[in-house]
Amino acid sequence: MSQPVPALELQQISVVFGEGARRVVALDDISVAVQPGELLAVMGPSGSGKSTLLNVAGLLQKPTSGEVLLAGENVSRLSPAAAARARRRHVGVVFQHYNLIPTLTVAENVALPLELDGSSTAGVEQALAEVGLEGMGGRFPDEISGGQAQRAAIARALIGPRSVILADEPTGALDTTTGDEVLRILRERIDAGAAGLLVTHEPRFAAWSDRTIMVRDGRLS
Ligand SMILES: Nc1ncnc2c1ncn2[C@@H]1O[C@H](COP(=O)(O)OP(=O)(O)OP(=O)(O)O)[C@@H](O)[C@H]1O
Repeated sequence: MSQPVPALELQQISVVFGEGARRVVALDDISVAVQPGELLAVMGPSGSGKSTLLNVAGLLQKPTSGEVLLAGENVSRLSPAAAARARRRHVGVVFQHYNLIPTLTVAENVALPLELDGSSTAGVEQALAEVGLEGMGGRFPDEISGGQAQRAAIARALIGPRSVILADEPTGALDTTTGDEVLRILRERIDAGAAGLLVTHEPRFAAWSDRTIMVRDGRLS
């Protein structure tokens, strides 16, 4: 039987910052694949390379060497504009501090990736309902709680055709109960067919994930 095509595949990724005495090998020959419906937890000490790995997967950082494949397509060598387009089509990113745009309503924030792509925004209400924010689309980010803001960020990350969600400490600014609720929603979206990479310091979130990888000094351990 043929192998399923991973939603996200990193092949032999290395990232080197700086030169000479300032040279830092942030990632050293890391390979990892995430299938649709799979949530992969990325753990490791501070400075081990977790955020760099997420940035490479999200096409926010070009690797020094190695390849990034989205749904089997090599996207490592795209121009910055083409990389931004590929990111908008395939990948959503959720950050610790939500990164909602304060001057836009919740619905406008969620619609933004679609608008940037010139796509219909008809699915926004549905996307908000799926994360338990029905009726809240007209509020501004400073009129909702942290947990609600993170749920809006998840809705924004997965609106449209995108199938890969990258989350960097998404519960870091939330209390335990609200953090669990956000993880539950993330898990639901993964179960619906998305693929996820979750950077976390919280060992208990390994239980929400299908697999955990440990990064140490830029290498998988
Ligand atoms: N833009 C940059 N320029 C130079 N060095 C960098 C840059 N970004 C990251 N680094 C270095 O690369 C290494 C990996 O950093 P990274 O942020 O990926 O670690 P991390 O595991 O996410 O850490 P934390 O858990 O503290 O967020 C660190 O040594 C860091 O100092």
